[in-house]
Formats: sequence, C-alpha cells, structure tokens
Amino acid sequence: MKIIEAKNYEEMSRFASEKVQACIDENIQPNLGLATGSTPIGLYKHLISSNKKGDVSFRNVTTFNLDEYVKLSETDPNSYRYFMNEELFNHVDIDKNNTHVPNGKATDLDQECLDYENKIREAGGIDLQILGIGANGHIGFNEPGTSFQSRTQIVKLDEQTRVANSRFFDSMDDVPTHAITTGIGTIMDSKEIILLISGSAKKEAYERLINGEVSEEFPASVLQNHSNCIVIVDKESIS
Ligand SMILES: O=P(O)(O)OC[C@H]1O[C@](O)(CO)[C@@H](O)[C@@H]1O
Repeated sequence: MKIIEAKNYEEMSRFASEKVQACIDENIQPNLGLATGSTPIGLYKHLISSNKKGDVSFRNVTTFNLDEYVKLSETDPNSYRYFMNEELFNHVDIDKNNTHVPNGKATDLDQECLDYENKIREAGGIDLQILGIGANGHIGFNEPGTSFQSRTQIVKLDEQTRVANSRFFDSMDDVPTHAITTGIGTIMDSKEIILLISGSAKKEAYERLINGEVSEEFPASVLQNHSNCIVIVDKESIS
C-alpha cells in the first residue's frame, strides 16, 4: 500500500483525478469502479472540469458503482444512482448505458447481485477502483465482519453507518436498513485501487488502516494485501 499525503481536500481530489485520467489514457476501454459519499465529490468536480476543457473524454469509459441502497429508486435523491448522475454522469461525455449502479429496486435482489457480478466480469474487470472509507473501516457497504472472499451481496447496514448517513435523510426512520454492495473479493480483483481519506472524522480509521492488523473486523485492512493500492489522505485525517 502506497501512501500519498495531500495538504488538503483539494489537493487529494486533484491527485486522484490525475490518476483517473492516467487510467483513461492508458486503456482503450477503461472500466472504472466508482464510489459515492462526500469524499469523492471533489474528484468528480475535477474530472468534470477536465472533461469540459477537453483534457479527458469518457466516451470509451464504462463505470461500475460499488453500492446502492435497497428499496430506493433511481429518481430518489438519496439513491446512489441519482447521486452519480448529479455529481458526474450528467456533466461529462459518458454514454449513460455504460454506467452501472446496482438496482436497489430489483424484484429479485439475489439475482441482481449475481447479474452485477457477472457484468463486471464480462466487461473484463475493474481497471481502477475508487474507494472511500467508513469510520468503522467499511469499504463499499462491507461492514466489519464481512468475509474477505465476499462477492456482490445484500447487506444489513451497521447502526453507525446509518447514523453517519442520516445527515442526507429527513429522519433516521428514512435511512435504509439494507444495501447491495460489491464484495471485498470483488473490490480486491481490481487491477488498481485508490482509497481516498479526508477529514478529522476519519483519523482513527486511517490510523488503524496503516498500523492495525489485517482483519475482517476492519474491512479496509484487506487493502494491505493488494499489490497496487494507493491511499491518498489529507492532513486532517493524519493524527
Ligand atoms: O465519504 P463519506 O461520506 O465519509 O462516506 C464514506 C463511505 O461511506 C459510504 O458512503 C457508504 O456509507 C461509502 O460509499 C463511502 O466510501
């Protein structure tokens, strides 16, 4: 795991966007794994601006998002499909048919998980996966205790995760209890991974990531076993 210390959120986002653009340049049909949450918003702003300037094109890019809430439709402003449309896809030259987010409204959710996993495999796998981290070490929605071998599946969200994400909902009752997430095994199959860590709320998670043991009790620790993983962390997350 290589660590890059950025002086602030802006620099972290710029470094990440340079890596994404390099991946797009190096691959004829790049497959990007994308994340939601507050952390990658700055990265997406940089990519939009580079696209507008003509420095990068998404015409040949296919994307796969990590996760989606169960029961939220894509028109729900709290769904991750809606988030991705608003924060990136609506503003760049990507073909929306090439953007994939698990369908949290699928009637057969188990089948949706299998289909999503197959779609990634048939596309040739993820070239570059962007990740954020939960305060409890989750990646995607893989909560502590998830098997490192897991593939795309339905998961029950930790109370800590629901509370953290309740800031986007009208009330705690509205925060979904379950989500579809690509598995830790799925994430680890990515050729390259960039983990973004920002803000003082992530200090303990960063500390545990770099100094703690590799354990399913702290899902992000698995990244220590990946041969091509870069952590870009801003000053606020460093104790
Ligand atoms: O960037 P944030 O908003 O702190 O979220 C961290 C992580 O939590 C999730 O949003 C899921 O709760 C992940 O997708 C994300 O990586």
